[in-house]
Amino acid sequence: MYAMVAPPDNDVLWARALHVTLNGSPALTGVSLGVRESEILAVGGPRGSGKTTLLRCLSGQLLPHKGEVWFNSTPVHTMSPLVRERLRRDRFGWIDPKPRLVPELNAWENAALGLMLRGGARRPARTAAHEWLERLDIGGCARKRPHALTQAERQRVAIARALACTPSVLFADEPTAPLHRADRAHVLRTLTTAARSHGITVVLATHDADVAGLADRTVTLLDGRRVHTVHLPGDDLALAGAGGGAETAAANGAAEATETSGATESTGASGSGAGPGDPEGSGGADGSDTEGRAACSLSV
Ligand SMILES: Nc1ncnc2c1ncn2[C@@H]1O[C@H](COP(=O)(O)OP(=O)(O)OP(=O)(O)O)[C@@H](O)[C@H]1O
Repeated sequence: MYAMVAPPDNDVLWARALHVTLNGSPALTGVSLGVRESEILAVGGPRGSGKTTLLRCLSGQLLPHKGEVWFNSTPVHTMSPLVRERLRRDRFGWIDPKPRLVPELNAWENAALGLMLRGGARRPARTAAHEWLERLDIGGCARKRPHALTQAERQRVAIARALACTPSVLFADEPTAPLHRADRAHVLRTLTTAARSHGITVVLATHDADVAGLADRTVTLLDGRRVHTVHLPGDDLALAGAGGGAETAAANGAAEATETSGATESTGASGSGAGPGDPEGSGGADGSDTEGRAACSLSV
């Protein structure tokens, strides 16, 4: 057992040694991670590797069985359910792989829902909803109900709803899954451009290398652990092998020095996970990062 140590100041989200078991099977086994303010972080990995579970833990939807999650230096894992709900409502946004809209409400009402749930007035919420629908190229659908929209249009409404709230952190779980390939790039560019211009931090689960290419950084999961990645042009994210050695890039600075814009990231608990005050060393928890620099030097 270790004492709680507050995370580094420049991390808006910080998780240490997350362990989650679902129906008796391990879904996350010692994942540590830091997400910086206004960063777009892609979480890659094959199906079933733990991406959704990690996003659910980071967003306070799911409490880890072991480990810590901090938002802006406040522990989320020890919050009461009510406080966590408020945090999710007021500061976080969420986009599912499949759009979940209220069937009785039209597109703009759905897009305005988050703002109104936060207590916003109807008129400004409607204006913001219309603006976001326009930006996502579905302004003409504003008065249609979900049943009259295509799946791609519904997903754009769900994205508009998430962005309209300008959350501190937007969690997007395979947000372009229901879209055609050509549509994906456009929607993602809109999403990432909007996030950058509004200073929204984005944590984006994906197994699509094109999607990851729009991010500032990618971390990759395999079987509930973080692994080294190599990014080859035209390839999906290639796994360069699970980390298994001792942590060497323990300090934040050391880990950050290995990263380049848009490149895949070194692994393990590094990121911001093993600050100087971390008695366990997040890498120790998941037995990871040994070759941050090597991993990055393999990136192109
Ligand atoms: N509700 C659940 N009950 C039992 N096991 C679950 C549940 N949800 C996820 N799992 C298991 O936990 C592991 C991680 O799943 P998770 O959905 O987080 O992975 P993922 O990387 O998001 O996959 P995908 O790309 O398919 O969404 C998998 O082995 C999965 O089968």
